[in-house]
Amino acid sequence: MRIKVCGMRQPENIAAVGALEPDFLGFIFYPKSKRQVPATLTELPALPAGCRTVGVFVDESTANIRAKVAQLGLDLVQLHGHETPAQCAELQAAGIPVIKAFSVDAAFDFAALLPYVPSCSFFLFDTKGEQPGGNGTAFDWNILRGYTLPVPYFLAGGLDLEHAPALRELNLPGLYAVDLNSRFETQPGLKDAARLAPMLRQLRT
Ligand SMILES: O=C(O)c1ccccc1NCC(=O)[C@H](O)[C@H](O)COP(=O)(O)O
Repeated sequence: MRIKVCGMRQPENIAAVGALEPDFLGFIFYPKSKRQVPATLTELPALPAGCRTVGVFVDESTANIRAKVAQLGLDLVQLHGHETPAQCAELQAAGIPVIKAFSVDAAFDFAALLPYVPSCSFFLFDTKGEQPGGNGTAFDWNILRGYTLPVPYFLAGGLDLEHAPALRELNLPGLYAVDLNSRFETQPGLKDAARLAPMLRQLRT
């Protein structure tokens, strides 16, 4: 199973988690997040070849997103706010693959995603909560059993070591990767490589 570790912000920690060879590492550029990348991080440490970098933005302008992608050499962007299909299309047209995130609850209507289908490489389904992301709680994955859209997605929201056996057994249509964040931290934005290692091992065997 492919794995994204999100909310990286400190160079030694980025290198330590990178050494575990996740498929994606996420960097949050949202001023209200405790995981916001500091302005002092002007370049990323070397990462394993297969590890793609994702910039996470919330209601940011296309110009600012493009500037950050160019500055840090990010591979994809994850849009975690109220971004429109037109903004996703603008970024994709600029050669930046888009992951559009959606907050999910029992009433979520997947038909609302149809306008995003042509302009997104991936979706990300996260738990609806007080914050746009990083709420640390899981949603009922069964809601994804009826997913029929052609866009592959990341599953996010409070994923923890205890979920590993169930995630391994998941056979959901469109599931592309899982996203790990606050449940693997010693403090916001500082990942615990010693807890991530067994999670990655369990998800990959
Ligand atoms: O994590 C944040 O602080 C955050 C804040 C604002 C927008 C997005 C954010 N995180 C993006 C992610 O992809 C998280 O990994 C995802 O929300 C799941 O987080 P968690 O519930 O803590 O596992």
